[in-house]
Amino acid sequence: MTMTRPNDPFTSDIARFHEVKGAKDEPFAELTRYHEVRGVREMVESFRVREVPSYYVKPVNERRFTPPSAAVLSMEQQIPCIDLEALSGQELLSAIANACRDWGFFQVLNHGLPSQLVQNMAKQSSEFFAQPLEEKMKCSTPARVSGPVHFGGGGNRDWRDVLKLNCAPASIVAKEYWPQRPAGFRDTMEEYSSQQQALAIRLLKLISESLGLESNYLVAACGEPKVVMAINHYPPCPDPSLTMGIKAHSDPNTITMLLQDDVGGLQVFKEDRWIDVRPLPNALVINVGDQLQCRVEKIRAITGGNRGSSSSRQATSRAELGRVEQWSAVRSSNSSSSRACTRDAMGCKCDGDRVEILSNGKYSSCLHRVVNNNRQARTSIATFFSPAHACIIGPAPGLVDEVNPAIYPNIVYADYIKAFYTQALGPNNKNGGYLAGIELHRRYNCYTSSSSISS
Ligand SMILES: O=C(O)CCC(=O)C(=O)O
Ligand SMILES: [Fe+2]
Repeated sequence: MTMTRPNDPFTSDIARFHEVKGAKDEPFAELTRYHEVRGVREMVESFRVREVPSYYVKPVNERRFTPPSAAVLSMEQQIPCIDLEALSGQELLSAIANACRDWGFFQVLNHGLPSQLVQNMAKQSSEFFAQPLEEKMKCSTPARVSGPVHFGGGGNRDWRDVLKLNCAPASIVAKEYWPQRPAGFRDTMEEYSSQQQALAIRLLKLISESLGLESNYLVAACGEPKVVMAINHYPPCPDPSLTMGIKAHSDPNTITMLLQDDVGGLQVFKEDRWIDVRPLPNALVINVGDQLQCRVEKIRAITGGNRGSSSSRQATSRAELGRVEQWSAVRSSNSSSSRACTRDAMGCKCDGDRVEILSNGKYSSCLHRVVNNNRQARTSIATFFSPAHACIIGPAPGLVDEVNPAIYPNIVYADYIKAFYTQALGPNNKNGGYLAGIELHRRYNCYTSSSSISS
């Protein structure tokens, strides 16, 4: 097991905790608790951290500059930017269709959110994280991560703090725990969240139409949606080459809307390149969520199964074959080393196979990550719009015919999310780890990726 280095700021804390609890075999257990409860910013400030504690050092293949996960950084390419006022009718639908199909990511301008509201939201969000720990911890609820409000360090030992708030449906919202400071923040968040929900619905209608579906199709398919807001805060990091703000992932939900400040750090993966999503004034970043990425068809095509037979679906790459072989290894082995290997291959390196199931493979979600910097803190506000957990998600019947058979099975969204998060805990997770993913495979014959976000 990895040990803390002697100069880790946590070493004395750890020694003390061990004396008290005799937990000598779990050097990271208390660090995990510290990270979850207090977060990165508190650690950096109270221990005057000048180098990255080993707890936050990413495995080499997940670091920013390590191929293949680093691949080539592209300075020239940019995700599409769509002006919702300048375009209309078929022109707007085509722009949305191209962006969702080719990128899974785009920025929108003239999205209709009042600029004063957006500015207040951005300003008060960074002010929230600059407050003393006691103030931030008022937003902790007993159930922490699964609760309606959560403040703490981000998952996966990422160099990130987060304030997560359930925003809908009303039954999972606890406004009494929403921050009261800075002054006015609670009201701002309430207004911002309802404006974001309206925008999500507007975008889902446009996306439905761009698929040739009835305007309300995707909204109705999500049932009573679950909406979660995650305010991410990335403190400056002494050595960003060793850490990640958020490790590579794709979002598991339907659609995500992100407000980022002008610092930068978000990158999307396309054709073997990590591309910076450059902050644009007054823009929101939109990304298509996984909505499920069941690869049953490709697995069957590769392994000789016969359901679905379009030649394009059978044209699988060597890389995909490798992943399926690794997946088979997961199913046939309980050793943690083979699980770790599989997680890396499926969770961090694969591109081009993240497909939203409702669109029956027409639109793709996209791997993205956030890199840290050593100059200034970055704050971003993500709104995740998800189907109701009880929803059964499957390819839209309007997109399925003899030429385009359904390429994904129907699945209960709650099952997907459960597997998604238990997988995200990693190979050392004692509460199930990849077993949940295997269970999903057994029940639905599909697999999922791992990730790090709250939704
Ligand atoms: O902070 C960002 O730019 C992205 C955050 C993100 O990907 C997430 O919360 O899922
Ligand atoms: Fe994300």
